[in-house]
Amino acid sequence: MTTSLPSIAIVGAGSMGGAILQGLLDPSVTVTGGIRVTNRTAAKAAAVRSEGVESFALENTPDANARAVKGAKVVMLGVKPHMIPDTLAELAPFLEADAIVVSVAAGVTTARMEAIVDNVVLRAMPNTPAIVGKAVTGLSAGSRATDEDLAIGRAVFETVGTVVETPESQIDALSTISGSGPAYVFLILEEFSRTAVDMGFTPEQALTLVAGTFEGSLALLAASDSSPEELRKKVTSPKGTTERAVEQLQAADLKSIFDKATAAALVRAKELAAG
Ligand SMILES: NC(=O)C1=CN([C@@H]2O[C@H](COP(=O)(O)OP(=O)(O)OC[C@H]3O[C@@H](n4cnc5c(N)ncnc54)[C@H](OP(=O)(O)O)[C@@H]3O)[C@@H](O)[C@H]2O)C=CC1
Ligand SMILES: O=C(O)[C@@H]1CCC=N1
Repeated sequence: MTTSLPSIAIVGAGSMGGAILQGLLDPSVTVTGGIRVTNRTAAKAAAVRSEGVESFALENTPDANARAVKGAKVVMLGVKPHMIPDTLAELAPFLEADAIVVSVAAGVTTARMEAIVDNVVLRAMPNTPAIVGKAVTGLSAGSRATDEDLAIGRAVFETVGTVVETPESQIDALSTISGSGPAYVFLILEEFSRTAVDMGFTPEQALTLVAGTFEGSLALLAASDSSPEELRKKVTSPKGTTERAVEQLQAADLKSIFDKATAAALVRAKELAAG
């Protein structure tokens, strides 16, 4: 499948903005009018410069952000949440009237951004598997966005994976699941691997066992019509070994641990929204 996108500027092409940039550079994607990206430091700008990407650093091009957004139909904000209001205010005089502003920042609401610019604003919450084209991205429309604007936003994020459209009232919640989620997964991999090492496996063997088990289980889930619960039960032979292990895991009340973790992330999103 090929994707055609209009000109794009990424203001703040760090971990997340840089991952989306990788998606835009896929041979199946054509960006008419070019891609311009900015960062603060020259080192970061150099790291994301490639054929078809004009990459500016504020360090040596003070008007980099203004130059990047001129002529851009999509302006993605990839800076830290606390920087969004000032960055947007700085960009406001240079944005094209029909530019769609898409923020990936945690917490910062479209209402807050719409108070700074007259443009259409969208909010997106991708995750780092974008780097390998396997992101899950939440996407929400601001009050001025049409279905066509949302479709453009969707097309941008589909270059790096799957898009889930959601009302903005749900996007902070989505962030606590899939935005932060890769960190939870890696933490589980870390701790489970430490257990394998304590049982005598080398760190390399431990990671092969643990990561391979995750990968295989997810592939099995994708290939089957069964739910995670049904697949778990197929591993858990009555009176067998797994049953004993799962009893221990259930005693730790994993659900309540995930409830607490996501609730804490949600509180932080509200703090970021308040500025
Ligand atoms: N990391 C993640 O998993 C996710 C992050 N997000 C959101 O993405 C945003 C960025 O996070 P992340 O990518 O992790 O952070 P990074 O620090 O990796 O990226 C931020 C980038 O912004 C650049 N920058 C700083 N100031 C300016 C400026 N004034 N103009 C242009 N560029 C600037 C930085 O450049 P330099 O390094 O040269 O200073 C840096 O490359 C956040 O708002 C976060 O909420 C959303 C989903 C997931
Ligand atoms: O931790 C953060 O604030 C960002 C948003 C979701 C993932 N990383």
